[in-house]
Amino acid sequence: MNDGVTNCEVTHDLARGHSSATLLEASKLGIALSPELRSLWAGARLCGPAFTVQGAGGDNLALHHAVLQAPPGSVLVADLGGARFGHWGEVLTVAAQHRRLAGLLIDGGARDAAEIEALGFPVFSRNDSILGTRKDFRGVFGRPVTVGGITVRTGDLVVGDGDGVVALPSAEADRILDRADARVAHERELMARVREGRSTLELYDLEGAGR
Ligand SMILES: O=C([O-])CC(=O)C(=O)O
Ligand SMILES: [Mg+2]
Repeated sequence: MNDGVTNCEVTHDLARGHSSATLLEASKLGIALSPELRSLWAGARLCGPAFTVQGAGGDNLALHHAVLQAPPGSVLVADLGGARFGHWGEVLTVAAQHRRLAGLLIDGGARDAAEIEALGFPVFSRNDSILGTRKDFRGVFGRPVTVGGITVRTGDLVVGDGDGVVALPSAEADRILDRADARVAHERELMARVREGRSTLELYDLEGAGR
């Protein structure tokens, strides 16, 4: 029985639990997707290696195929041209969970937000829409796609949370994660000083900054 398989079973966070904002700052790269790509439901965390999908706006046959093509643990990263249609819903979510996929990032619309939240499956989309789709274009998989203005390749590490979404190039991921570890440790120190009454201007050496 695979019933009840959800993302909650994922115990190993490939991004070491770091937030999208920490990873962006640590990277010093242009890896932030457009802020218009948001979680379909509050509190979702998306984390995993990308499996890229080129679809066509208003047509979701590519996503039905992608669920079967993507390796377990991967995040579907789909370019649907930003189209405002319900390209993804509850049924595809159940199919993706059965295949143990980690989530969906779609430059386009999705629907069934309440049902997908109840299933605990992270979906980050440009918009939502109840409009149904054609089923004509079978899609192209594993080629670079553009989502939220950023090029994402299969294997890039995608992380999404309440602040936004970043895509770490696979060759840079370890370096960024190490820098994120150091950044979090440094900020813990800073916040301890702030709680003692020190100012952020002093701690960031900003007292002489600006005009
Ligand atoms: O129309 C579709 O193929 C998508 C959909 O509604 C679902 O996944 O529930
Ligand atoms: Mg449906």
